[in-house]
Amino acid sequence: MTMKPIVVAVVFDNPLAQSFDYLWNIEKLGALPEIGQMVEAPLGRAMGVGIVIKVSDHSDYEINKLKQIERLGPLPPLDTALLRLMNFASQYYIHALGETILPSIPKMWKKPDDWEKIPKKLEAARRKVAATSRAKEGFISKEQLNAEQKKALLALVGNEDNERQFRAILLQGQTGSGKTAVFLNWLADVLSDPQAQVLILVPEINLTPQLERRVMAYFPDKVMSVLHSGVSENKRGVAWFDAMSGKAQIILGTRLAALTPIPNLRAIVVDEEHDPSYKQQEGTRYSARDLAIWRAHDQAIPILLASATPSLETWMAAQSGRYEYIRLDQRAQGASLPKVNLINTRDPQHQFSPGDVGATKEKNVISKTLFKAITRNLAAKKQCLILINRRGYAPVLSCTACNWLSRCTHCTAYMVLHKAGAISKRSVLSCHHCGLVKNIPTHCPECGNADLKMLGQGTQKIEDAIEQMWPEANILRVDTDSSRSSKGVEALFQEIHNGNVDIVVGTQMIAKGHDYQNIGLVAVLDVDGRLYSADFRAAERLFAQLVQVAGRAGRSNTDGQASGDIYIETQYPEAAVFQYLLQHDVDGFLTHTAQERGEAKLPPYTYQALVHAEARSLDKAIEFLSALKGRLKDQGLMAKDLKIHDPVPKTMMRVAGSERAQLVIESANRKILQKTLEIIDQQLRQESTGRISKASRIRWLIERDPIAI
Ligand SMILES: Nc1ncnc2c1ncn2[C@@H]1O[C@H](COP(=O)(O)OP(=O)(O)OP(=O)(O)O)[C@@H](O)[C@H]1O
Ligand SMILES: [Zn+2]
Repeated sequence: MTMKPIVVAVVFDNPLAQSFDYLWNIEKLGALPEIGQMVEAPLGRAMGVGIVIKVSDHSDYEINKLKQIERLGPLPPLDTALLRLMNFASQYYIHALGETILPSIPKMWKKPDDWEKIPKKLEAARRKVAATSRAKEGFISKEQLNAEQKKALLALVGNEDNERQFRAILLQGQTGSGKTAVFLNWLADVLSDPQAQVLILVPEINLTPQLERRVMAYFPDKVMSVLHSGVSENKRGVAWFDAMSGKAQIILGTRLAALTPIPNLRAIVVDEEHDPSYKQQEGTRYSARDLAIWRAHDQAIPILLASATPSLETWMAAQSGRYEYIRLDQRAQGASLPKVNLINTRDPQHQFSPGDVGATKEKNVISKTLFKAITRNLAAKKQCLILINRRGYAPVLSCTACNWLSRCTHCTAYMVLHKAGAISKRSVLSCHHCGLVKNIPTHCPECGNADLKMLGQGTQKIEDAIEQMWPEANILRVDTDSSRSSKGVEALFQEIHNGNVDIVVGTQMIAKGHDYQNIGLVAVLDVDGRLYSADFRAAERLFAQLVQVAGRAGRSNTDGQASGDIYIETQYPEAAVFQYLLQHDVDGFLTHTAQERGEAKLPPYTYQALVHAEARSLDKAIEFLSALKGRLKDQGLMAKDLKIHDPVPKTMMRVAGSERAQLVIESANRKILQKTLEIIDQQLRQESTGRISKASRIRWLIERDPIAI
């Protein structure tokens, strides 16, 4: 009797929808195959690292022509719950299974040449970890929680009935209301089971060190895995392995951590759940928050979504009772919310006149009203935070004679002027989209005129102006440029916390999550561009950001003083965003936004997807999408529940030399949308190599639930 062959199906990190069959030789490999096992196998002319997704005794191909699995990876198999999540992500986001799973595994595990060295690496990493200190930073015990927090905790903590059930809970709390203290106490309860593991997601790398320290203060004896792109490859490899092997009880990270294998997962927290950084913008374009919710549902565990400004989707789910709803309406340290001041920049009373105290030669960099407010705040020994969402000195250089503008030759964007010391030792023009850097021309490249003018303002220019206005003040600029050139962004934040800085000028990096204790004034400059943007989510985002940044002011109430101010310079103080902000009325703003979306039939009242097309020329990309739309129409797919818009150029039409268009597909019915996307994917794949069409060389991609249209 001949033995039946063992055939395994393996997926690799490539856009091919199908898997590959291999023979499994038990003698050679020394083990039985398991689903989720990492293997090395011949792929084309080279070797590839893949994951076994199926084990059987037959193949659709000729068995004796199948190649053999070469080697086993030094990892236990990925657990079945994780594989279910990967399968879901791959289907929902229309991305091949292999290119969904493999990028989520740290590189350290995907280099077969190094597989033998792995045990040594793990050992070395263990020796290092022991040395970290564990301060009691920000520990608030159950007993120290205020009444409102205690009530929230009580509502969160599971009972015998719902402990092993899916629960989605929105914790909506004012900035500084002590949400973190509530959810860490909740997790302490979950983690009293020494087997249990919990996952905490944060939107930004910058916020992890602070939360990391706070988590450590709560759980000094537990192993924590920190996973984000700022952690070195080897460290991340070890942390990921600790999560997978159940050793780490706390897994803390940014969106990529949502795909970590966590066999004993018992609870998930998504902090600042509204944050757009949870959406992955390349590869499998998943939303880490949405995947986390799916995962909680699949594993029958609770998930807590925390925010001061919940996303409309989450807020509506809580309003309708689909999610549990817990609120914190007071600030934890007794302070009230900062006062909102709108400065109408069209009103001359706010502007400097020549000869005014504080007037600089650069007119109107900031208004006179703001100048006075900052002066008062400095005199009161409080710190100021100035938010301007643009790094560099000036967003564009122009010629006063012929109107030449510093356009990037590869992108639909202007090259930004950076003064010396920002991204280079010299002053340069730089494109923030493709990275092109050029010398600053001394004469206009078009007409030769020597009188070139800088238009607009960025962080560097504000920093300059502030230095002139308050020569005695310590000023710190925080943006991606300054965080790269100094000791890293953590050191910059530490300077602020230590009180060594009087005025901070920064981009949105400074706006979020940080628990500063001595900010008396927050100023927001140049927001108007974001009020009337083509993106229907722009107002929602701006509102969330303003609430967040306002929330950095007046957090502690040690001196019994009023709790800080936020000043916003705008030409449109009457805009809804500002009017609701004036009242700190998050629910009012969301109600208003929900109504607008409902009327316009936009998400969350409908579901959207995009087909992206990228080509050498825009015409070709549009043509490709038009043909696709035509075909769908001919096939009778444009049912009454499905809307396929006409293809349009993207807002950023040209990036790094390619031109880009998109097709928006919409339906109020998720299933119909999903079905349609699957059909599109199948059809496009038939005529493509990977995701590049054979005939026209168009690169295409399907994106589900886009967050920018
Ligand atoms: N019960 C409490 N008593 C005293 N201080 C508290 C209490 N709870 C929280 N705090 C402190 O109040 C500050 C704000 O708390 P926390 O950071 O948890 O708020 P948050 O709601 O997460 O804030 P944000 O959304 O603004 O980031 C922290 O410094 C925290 O240590
Ligand atoms: Zn460019």
